[in-house]
Amino acid sequence: MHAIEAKNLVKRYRRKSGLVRRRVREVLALRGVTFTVEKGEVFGLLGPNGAGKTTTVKIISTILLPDDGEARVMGHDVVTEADEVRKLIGVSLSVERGFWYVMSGRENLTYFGLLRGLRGAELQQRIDHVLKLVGLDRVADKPVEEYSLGMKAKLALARALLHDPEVLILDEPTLGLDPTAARRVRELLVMLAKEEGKTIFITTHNMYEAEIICDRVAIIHSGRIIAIGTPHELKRLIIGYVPVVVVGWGPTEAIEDIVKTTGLRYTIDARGDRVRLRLLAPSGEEEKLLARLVSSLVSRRFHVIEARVEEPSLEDVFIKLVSSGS
Ligand SMILES: Nc1ncnc2c1ncn2[C@@H]1O[C@H](COP(=O)(O)OP(=O)(O)OP(=O)(O)O)[C@@H](O)[C@H]1O
Repeated sequence: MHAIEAKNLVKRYRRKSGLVRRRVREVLALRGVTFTVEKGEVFGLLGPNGAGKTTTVKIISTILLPDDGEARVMGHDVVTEADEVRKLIGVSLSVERGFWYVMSGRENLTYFGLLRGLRGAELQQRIDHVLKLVGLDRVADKPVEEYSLGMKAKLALARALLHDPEVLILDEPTLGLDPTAARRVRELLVMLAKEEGKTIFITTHNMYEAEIICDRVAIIHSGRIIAIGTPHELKRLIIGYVPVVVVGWGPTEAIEDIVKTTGLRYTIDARGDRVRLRLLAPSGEEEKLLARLVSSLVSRRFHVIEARVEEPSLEDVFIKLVSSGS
């Protein structure tokens, strides 16, 4: 039996628009999503904004009904056996929402524990255990409004763990955290899987995160799973290619014009006034290509700040599978 099994999940949203003439537009958020997660595994659903990650999480957490397909947690159907599924899962959809800010971490956990049906000594024991597990025992009596985002992320994990669920389902568990807090949360997740035997399903748009903590990763794009495997297996999809990166500022069109002539796969991200190009060069040609790119870009008044050859990562798998170029 799989810990989680999703088969051909389809989900449509209806979106209303127009003030005078009301129109209803349909968004196909999931177009037949299929995957399995094994017991004790850290499994990552990786994809860009709007790919369908949260929708998938909500369906397997029994929060949202699928329009088609089916999903099971520990063999129980998320639609027809939702109560059973809820006993088996600990869910966190946001690292900071849903807490009572004037109450302490401990009081919040007491409140959520009571809602879960835990009582008395058993509840106190569970609270002490999860606070220690996530490393919040020393600040447990401080009001949550005094917690950093990293501490709230740990409290969200503690809340999800209260009833000792077999499966943890976490939507973007490190979103917005600084690198140190994010690292601490990632270490916690790996510890929960390896030492406590939990099955952990996370969504992330952070390729680095998926690569370092997940046993297996599914890449989702426009509501479809486009690749699935261990990070190592996925990286085999880009054997023969080496990523080169150019960062700078100047007209994005200049980069686009030049890069298109190479016929290679690439992505261009513009953040603030900085532009970052990542391009998959055939191995052996990366240095020559990088030198050629830099000189063409400089001649088009693009100011190059950094240019380097990098180690292949899951980002390159993503570029290979969904980006422009050939
Ligand atoms: N309640 C809703 N009503 C209408 N459309 C929605 C709703 N929720 C999500 N969508 C749309 O469904 C698609 C998938 O959204 P979803 O939130 O599952 O993606 P995501 O991968 O979690 O993205 P993000 O990282 O931005 O949260 C997107 O096009 C989104 O705009």
